[in-house]
Amino acid sequence: MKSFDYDLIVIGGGSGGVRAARIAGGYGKKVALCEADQLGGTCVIRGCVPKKLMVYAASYQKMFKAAKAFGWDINAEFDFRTLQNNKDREIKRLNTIYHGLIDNAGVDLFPHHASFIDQHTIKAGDKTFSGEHIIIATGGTPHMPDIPGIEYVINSNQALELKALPQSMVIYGGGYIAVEFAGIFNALGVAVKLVYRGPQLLRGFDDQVAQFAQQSFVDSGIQVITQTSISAVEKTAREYQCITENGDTIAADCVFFATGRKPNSQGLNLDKIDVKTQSDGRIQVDKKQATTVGHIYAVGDVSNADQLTPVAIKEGHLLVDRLFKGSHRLMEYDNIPSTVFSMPEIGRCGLTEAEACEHYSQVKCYTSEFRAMKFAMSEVQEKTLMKIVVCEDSDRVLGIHVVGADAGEIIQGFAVAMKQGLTRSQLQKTIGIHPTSAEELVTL
Ligand SMILES: Cc1cc2nc3c(=O)[nH]c(=O)nc-3n(C[C@H](O)[C@H](O)[C@H](O)COP(=O)(O)OP(=O)(O)OC[C@H]3O[C@@H](n4cnc5c(N)ncnc54)[C@H](O)[C@@H]3O)c2cc1C
Ligand SMILES: NC(=O)c1ccc[n+]([C@@H]2O[C@H](COP(=O)([O-])OP(=O)(O)OC[C@H]3O[C@@H](n4cnc5c(N)ncnc54)[C@H](O)[C@@H]3O)[C@@H](O)[C@H]2O)c1
Repeated sequence: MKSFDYDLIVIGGGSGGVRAARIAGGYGKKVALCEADQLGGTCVIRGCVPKKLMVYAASYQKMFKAAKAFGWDINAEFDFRTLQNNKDREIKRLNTIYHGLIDNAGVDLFPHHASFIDQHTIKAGDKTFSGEHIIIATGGTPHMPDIPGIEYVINSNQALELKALPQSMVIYGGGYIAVEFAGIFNALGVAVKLVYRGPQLLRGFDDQVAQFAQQSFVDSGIQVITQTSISAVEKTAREYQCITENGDTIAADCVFFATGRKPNSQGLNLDKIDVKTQSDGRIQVDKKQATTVGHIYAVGDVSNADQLTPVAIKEGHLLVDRLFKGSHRLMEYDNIPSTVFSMPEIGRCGLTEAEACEHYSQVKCYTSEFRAMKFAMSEVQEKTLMKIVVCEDSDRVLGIHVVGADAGEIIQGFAVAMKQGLTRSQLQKTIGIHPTSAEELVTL
């Protein structure tokens, strides 16, 4: 039998790659992990974690505003540098923890860009080594449209590393990153213009939810400009000017494009080893995460439509369990919950109303709009929306959607129930916790 230097080589030390490498190492396997940048990947270094720290920073603005009605007289000053310094320190701390996890699992770390020499051999820096199994977990990077002046535009990586807050910012895009950062910068005092090419932000979300959220963003002070495409960016002595398709200009001190992400499938020599990619660059995998070459696998954003950290982690973990522990469990993609950490947050699990109507004949929706008690006495006008999508025939809850404070925390618990086949009558049998916002979901 052919022998290899490693039982498993993992390319990419982000959410999926680190989980796969350290679990395989923990099973006593000989594992190599190649990481071109910093261990932790997008989520820890330039994604979920620094973003959420900024969301927390920004959320104080609303709380200070609401505090007045509760008797607090606060003269709050915000120092962006303190936030950025503390955030960077926290990311460094997490990066060190990731190194510890890898060391403790006995994984050999190669801190270099890796590429395939052949179907079993990897080159990382000046080292070449072979593996019986290889996992590609190289994630993705921001996609920037090829338009004149794109060199003046920042992406999410740079938005997280700003040294000072601009006075005004154009954010282009209508997805997760665009609305999250619009909320952050707006609350921190930047005049935000959120520009989107389509008619309605948050395409793919429930229509009612997306409309409600968009109105909330407008109410919070964000200028939302829809049906507008930016075709060029120009620099003047004082600012940047976004030129729209109609020839109008939208000016700001900073222009930030959040126009999606592209998979890191380039530069790996995949075409030379017969690993196939789709037209959008994503690596083609089957339900066992296998690529078109049986012993080479791909997990996470490089192969996935659901670009979420817990999805990458679960895919990596289940794959290693199948490879080295005799497990047969496959990744399940139904009822994956997610939350947009905009202001207010948007939590979702399951189907939108439109998706439900496509698949079921008897769909009924139960909704409630109210002002959370937290803000009731204050000048904060933010409203909450709760929506349940139900199949009338079976009584099954097909979707739950929440727009409002703590939507992510609320949806996580309901996602457990939805995974178990939650019905509306089970919701109705459940006693609420009063006074909370979440109790609305069991009284609708
Ligand atoms: C701004 C932002 C906010 C986000 N917020 C959330 C959130 O709140 N919740 C959530 O669930 N998801 C969020 N995401 C998405 C989440 O970060 C990704 O889904 C997740 O990180 C994907 O993990 P991964 O392992 O596939 O790839 P990554 O975490 O991207 O890791 C890939 C790693 O591979 C390395 N690499 C690439 N090519 C090579 C090579 N050839 N050789 C060696 N190393 C290589 C890269 O340097 C990187 O470290 C966010 C993303 C962004 C950009
Ligand atoms: N809270 C979270 O869980 C979270 C947060 C951030 C990102 N993410 C993940 O990362 C992924 C990437 O985030 P994103 O916001 O960059 O992508 P996205 O797909 O959510 O949104 C991209 C936006 O850019 C627009 N767009 C794409 N190409 C364009 C072009 N050429 N010109 C103009 N507009 C264009 C799209 O219409 C869309 O509105 C998300 O889909 C999500 O899976 C998750």
